[in-house]
Amino acid sequence: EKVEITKEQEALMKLIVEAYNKHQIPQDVTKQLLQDQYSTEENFLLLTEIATSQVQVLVEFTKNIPGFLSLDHEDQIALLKGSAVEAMFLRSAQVFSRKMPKGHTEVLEERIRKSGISEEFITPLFNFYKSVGELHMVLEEQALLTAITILTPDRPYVKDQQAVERLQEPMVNLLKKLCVLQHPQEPQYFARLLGRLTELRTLNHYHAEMLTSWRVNDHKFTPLLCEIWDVQ
Ligand SMILES: CC(C)c1onc(-c2c(Cl)cccc2Cl)c1COc1ccc(-c2ccc3[nH]c(C(=O)O)cc3c2)cc1
Repeated sequence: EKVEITKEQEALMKLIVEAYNKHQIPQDVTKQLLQDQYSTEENFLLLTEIATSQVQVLVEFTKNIPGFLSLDHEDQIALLKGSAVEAMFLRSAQVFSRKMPKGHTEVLEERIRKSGISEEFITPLFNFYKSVGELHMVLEEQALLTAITILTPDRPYVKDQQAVERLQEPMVNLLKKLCVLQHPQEPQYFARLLGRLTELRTLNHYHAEMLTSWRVNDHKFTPLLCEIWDVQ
């Protein structure tokens, strides 16, 4: 039967995309990617600055997700802490697939490869970027997938999981419809998108190891990253 986006789904879509577009990392931060120092130290410091800016952007985006601010406050924090790394993997992956400003993609790759991350994490990291790139997600799909990732009910320490499910479910239903409408020739496209969310979970594990290896080499993070990642 014909797939139809309802008026209220249209309104939800508009809110999520507006929030996603409104909250971008400031140009003066990402432009630093093009500066010429490429030492491991310089790369780590720059990525730390971008990640810190990305967390701030993420918090603002999350606050604009309909219903999020009416969740239990401790659950709001638990959702943000539990999804920050995955949301940043998604966002940085979109840089690689959406061909950001001229040259940013290449230098971002270069800086990530040479920032003190051990080889064993570089491979799964760039495999993920490649698999996201191959999906050629449209902006609406990227925004919805990020909101769905944030609204994952079974994050650690979430008390009222049902309340989170009630917010996530309409987003998942909307994304499913969008996929059918945007990729009619590919019925399994929606399943492939959700498959990325599973891959994201495994990257959480790798990231925890990355943080430990950076710390043993005495790499400093910003207070915001320490708080959201429970380090130092
Ligand atoms: C603290 C730092 C070193 C860090 O630790 N883990 C990661 C880390 C790593 Cl490598 C990989 C994945 C996730 C994390 Cl969370 C990082 C660096 O994290 C980010 C790197 C880049 C971006 C990002 C997001 C949007 C962007 N737009 C543009 C643009 O040019 O417009 C550039 C850009 C960069 C976000 C997080």
